[in-house]
Amino acid sequence: MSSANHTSSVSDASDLITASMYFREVRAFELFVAVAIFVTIRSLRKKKHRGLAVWPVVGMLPSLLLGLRHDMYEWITTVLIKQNGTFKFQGPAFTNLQCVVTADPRNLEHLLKTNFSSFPKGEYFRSILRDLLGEGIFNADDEEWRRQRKAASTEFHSPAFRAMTVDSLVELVHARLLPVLDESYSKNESIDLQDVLLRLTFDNVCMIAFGADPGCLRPGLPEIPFAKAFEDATTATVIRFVTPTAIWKALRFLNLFHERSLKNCLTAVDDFAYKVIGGRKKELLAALDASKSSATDESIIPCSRSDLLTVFMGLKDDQGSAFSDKFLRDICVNFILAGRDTSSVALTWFFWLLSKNPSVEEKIVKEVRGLVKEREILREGKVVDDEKIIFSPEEMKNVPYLQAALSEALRLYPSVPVDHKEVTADQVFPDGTVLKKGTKVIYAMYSMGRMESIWGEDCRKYKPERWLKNGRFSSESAYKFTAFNGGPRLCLGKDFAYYQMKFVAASILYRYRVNVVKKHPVSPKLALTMYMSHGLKVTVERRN
Ligand code: HEM
Repeated sequence: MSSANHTSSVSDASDLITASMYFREVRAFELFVAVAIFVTIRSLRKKKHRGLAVWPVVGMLPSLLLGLRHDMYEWITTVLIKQNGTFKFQGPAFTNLQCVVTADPRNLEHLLKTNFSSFPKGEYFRSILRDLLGEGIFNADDEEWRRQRKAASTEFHSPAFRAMTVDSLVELVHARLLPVLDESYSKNESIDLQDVLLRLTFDNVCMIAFGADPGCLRPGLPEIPFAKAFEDATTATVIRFVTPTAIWKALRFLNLFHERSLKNCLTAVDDFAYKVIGGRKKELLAALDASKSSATDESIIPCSRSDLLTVFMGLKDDQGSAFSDKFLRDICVNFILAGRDTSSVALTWFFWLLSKNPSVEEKIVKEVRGLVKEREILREGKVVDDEKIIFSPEEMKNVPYLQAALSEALRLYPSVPVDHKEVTADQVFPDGTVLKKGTKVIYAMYSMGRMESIWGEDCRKYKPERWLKNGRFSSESAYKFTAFNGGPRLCLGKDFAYYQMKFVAASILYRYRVNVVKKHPVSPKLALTMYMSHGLKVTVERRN
């Protein structure tokens, strides 16, 4: 009995333990279910408020990843439209992905102009780009930026500089671009127009910055080590934006993965830059010696270059000393980054849009032919030889429809699709969004071109006419049409870029019809600049 009792009490005890474990498990399970329901409701409620679900730990990352699977820019646009132009993105707790995204022109004016000094590029972004851009204009804030902006701005508006940019472009288009197109026409082969245009603008901006021509745009389209290193360095730098700071810094220290390739590419970029700087110094010294002895030797011509490198070599820093080689390298590399692919990708989207809108192309060709007719009238009916037609800068000021068609392409496909700032003091945007000190602000130029609230119901339509008033080009507020940025940091190369794009477009369209290869896939690439992911395969056809 006692043993039976004992057995029964042991079994009761074990039943009790099992029961208490069961209840603990059930409680744990219930608790888990309750927490899951709470999180889901919280997420859904936040989704209601912010347009995107906020998950524990990972924040809005799942929605972002879903967006990345398709078209990232369209995803941002959809969210912005739903949120009336601004939303707060909450990334995973352990990353730098917390920011405010806006496409509201009032906010743009606030951050680019009215409160410019409270919205610098900021240390977060500058530290990512420092290895590539150093302290150059693109990566500088405050006094350092102001000094470079002033010097470069004076240079950009000087007649010598303008003449040099015109000469270099004429040479590149007529001696290099048109022959490459002609070869493709004669061989009846397709070419990647984006690649050809990228080569053109890379050579052009190197001539402007370094006074040196890397020769990317040549028959056979060779691979140029400096251009390749520059391209790869930019790509490797972009990876830092999606890598937690501590990780990319550790990888840099250990010289691993993309940080190793970045280091190698930067070595190649620096080698090229310092070689040109060294060569130019020797050239300038020789010119100086020559000018001293020019009284006796008239055959020696003093150096009269007007590229940025030469100009900055002649300037002094705040202490009255010549700029260091590192600083000169930074200036040139920054200008190359600014001008190397912005105009070419804009032209690529422009030619693609023309292929979809033949009536626009017809109007441009008519306008450009009008310029040639005017020449014939001036020459009293004498026909001008097509091969010899080189459009002048004055003629390029007189093509409002072409200017409108290019602006419209930039409105829909801005070369810089998104840009960033960091807030230095607590702020409130005009739309009421509260910004805490240190908040990163992303402004989405791509989305701005697709907001009905800004451009009307036909905002997605390619319609150059929206830029014309009584046949004249009418520009838009820089806070509505933000392709060139606005305020004190408005693109320094804007006028040159328009001239360059008009000249290239007119020179091509006057001579060729550009046909996009059937079924060629077209989509934007996720990068700092709005490239087409697969380039733009075209065939060219000579016009009558
Ligand atoms: C279609 C062509 C172009 C577009 C759409 C464009 C757009 C822009 C944008 C959006 C910025 C602001 C970037 C930022 O601060 O983060 C910028 C700045 C700048 N751009 Fe352009 N750009 C173009 C062509 C050029 C060219 C050809 C050059 C020079 C040869 C150039 C030189 C610069 C410079 C130096 C800055 C820095 C200005 C500063 O920070 O004060 N750009 N550009």
